[in-house]
Amino acid sequence: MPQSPDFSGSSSSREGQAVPVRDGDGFPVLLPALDDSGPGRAGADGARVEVAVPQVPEGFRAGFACVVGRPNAGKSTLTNAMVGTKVAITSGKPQTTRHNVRAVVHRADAQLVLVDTPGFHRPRTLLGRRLNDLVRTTLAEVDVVVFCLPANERTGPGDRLIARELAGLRTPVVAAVTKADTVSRQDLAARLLAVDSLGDWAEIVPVSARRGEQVDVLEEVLVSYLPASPPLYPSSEVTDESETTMIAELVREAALEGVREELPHSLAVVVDEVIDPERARQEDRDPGYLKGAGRRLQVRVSLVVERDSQKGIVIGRNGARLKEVGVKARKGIEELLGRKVYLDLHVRTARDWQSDPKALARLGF
Ligand SMILES: Nc1nc2c(ncn2[C@@H]2O[C@H](COP(=O)(O)OP(=O)(O)OP(=O)(O)O)[C@@H](O)[C@H]2O)c(=O)[nH]1
Repeated sequence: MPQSPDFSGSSSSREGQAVPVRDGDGFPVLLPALDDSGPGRAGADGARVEVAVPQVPEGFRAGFACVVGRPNAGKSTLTNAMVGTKVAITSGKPQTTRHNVRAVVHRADAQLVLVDTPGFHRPRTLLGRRLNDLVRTTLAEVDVVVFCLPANERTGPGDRLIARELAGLRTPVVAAVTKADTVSRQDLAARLLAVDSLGDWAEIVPVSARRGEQVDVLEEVLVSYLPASPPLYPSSEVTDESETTMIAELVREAALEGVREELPHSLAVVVDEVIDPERARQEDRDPGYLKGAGRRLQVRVSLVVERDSQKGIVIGRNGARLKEVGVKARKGIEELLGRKVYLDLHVRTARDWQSDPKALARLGF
């Protein structure tokens, strides 16, 4: 990989690469939390919606990566730069069975799922030790780890603590020397050597997320450590955040009409994805999966209630209420976006989501 022929000096061997936790079929255990194929699933027209299996290009890779590094190391900026406009997840963050998914990088040949982890800390309490155990578990389960070290700062105790932890992993670790734009070439070379001596990295890639330099190279390196696998998430697009919020509000309003008393605060609405089939076709991507949507914008929305009994209220007899909600909300959304929309509503239960911090985070609260 020609990311930094002058300086990298590290091996790109994949030996010792950890085998991530997979299910019986060898795929990462994955639970798209906002998918429900139960009785609450209906298209806006009340019809059951079939999911078409997308064609997977040969050689496609998909898997998980985790970005670590001490505070201020440039993790968020780097994540955002990699994801760029390719981010597919806004409010309705899906979840693997174990980890919070922060973002998904969609490429024609791969899908890189970036998962969140709390940072390592010097453990002072039992909680601190348990948190560190949690981080270790996450790092052992992903396919590749990205360790961010800023180019403009010396290696500090925080970096050494993380490096020691990473040394015990079988997962390949790619060291990203971040903020490369802040130093001269000479200083960058010195910093790369220092980082090289800090541990046994699979590769070292200098990168400037701010200038977008070498971000594609880093991405390429990370993808090379992912296993052959079909995509883990449908490719999709995001509308602008405020539009997504307005779509959710329109659906929520329609869903609460007439049943406000019964469902005062127990209804959360999440826009899972918005797919423009025309644009997807132009960009040679999977043009969505909703049969019957034609050229319409596909908007997939989850209505989340706290108890199964509330599901019935939202769906109504034979899905009649949900159909009304769909028709009404769709009209509003079409007005808002100025185009025809295929609205796909799902109703699901997230027990006591109001008092579960994780559920709240997933629902964007
Ligand atoms: N010049 C320059 N600055 C950068 C670059 N990447 C990040 N920064 C800056 O470095 C600071 C920290 O970046 P973050 O991405 O927030 O770092 P982080 O590791 O996510 O920080 P925590 O959330 O504290 O863990 C911010 O002020 C960024 O603007 C870069 O490539 N070049």
